[in-house]
Amino acid sequence: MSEVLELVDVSVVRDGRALVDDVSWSVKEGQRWVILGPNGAGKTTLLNIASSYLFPTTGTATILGERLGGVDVFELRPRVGMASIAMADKLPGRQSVLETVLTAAYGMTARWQESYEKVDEERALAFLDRLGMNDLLDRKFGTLSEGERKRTMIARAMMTDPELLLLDEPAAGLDLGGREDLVRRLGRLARDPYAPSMLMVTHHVEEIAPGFTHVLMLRQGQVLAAGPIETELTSRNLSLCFGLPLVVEMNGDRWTAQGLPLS
Ligand SMILES: Nc1ncnc2c1ncn2[C@@H]1O[C@H](COP(=O)(O)OP(=O)(O)OP(=O)(O)O)[C@@H](O)[C@H]1O
Repeated sequence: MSEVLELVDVSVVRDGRALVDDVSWSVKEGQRWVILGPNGAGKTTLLNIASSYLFPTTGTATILGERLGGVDVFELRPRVGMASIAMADKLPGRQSVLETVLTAAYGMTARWQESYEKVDEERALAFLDRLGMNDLLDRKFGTLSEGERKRTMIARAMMTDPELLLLDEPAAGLDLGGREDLVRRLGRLARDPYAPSMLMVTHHVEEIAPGFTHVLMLRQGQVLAAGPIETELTSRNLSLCFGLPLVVEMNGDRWTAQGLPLS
């Protein structure tokens, strides 16, 4: 199995503070990682490195075999799909859902030509169908609900046929039905052997879809635990990570966590 991401002694320092502190982490092809940690732990900063939008202050980051600093990032970026709120905010709200997904095939955020290749349109339609967006193809992106926006962003991230898919809090802001719908769709993607390797930042273990294989836990920019989900996602690790006593359990093929009552 080859590595899709390899960080060695990576730190990101801003204003004299390490946002990511001496992180070494290796993600192999086919793995699906969940990144957990409290607010400000450095999760998004790590995803920004994995997407080649941020360079480490020290240490080395190798993405899909290419070392950051020694590669043209404009060649690397189409190989990495990223779905995040920051990315969604860059997209024009007046564009249709179909155009929003289609433009990704051309490395654009906005429509710039009148006709697209038929094959690209078919791909966009197929991804939107997989994410349950069939009835909203002509809707303006800016008028979508939070859940619909998230599903459109995932379809968009898939358009370049990425080898690595990054999801930053895909279920944040969704209601219970929306979350469960997304978790089912992510579960289908995670279990698809042809789907790209995946890294997903989340705040809640309930949002981990079946099929995710590994977990990285961060605290204050440092790695607290990293490895197979079944051995590392323990009450002890989660309690250390969030700084209060927590009990994590598996219920069927889903995870739940709760704090112990105050004595
Ligand atoms: N450009 C910057 N300059 C200074 N500090 C920054 C910068 N970007 C992020 N930070 C700080 O770095 C820390 C890590 O931020 P990051 O967004 O990676 O955390 P996170 O784990 O994703 O948090 P959250 O769960 O709240 O989204 C935070 O304390 C944040 O305020």
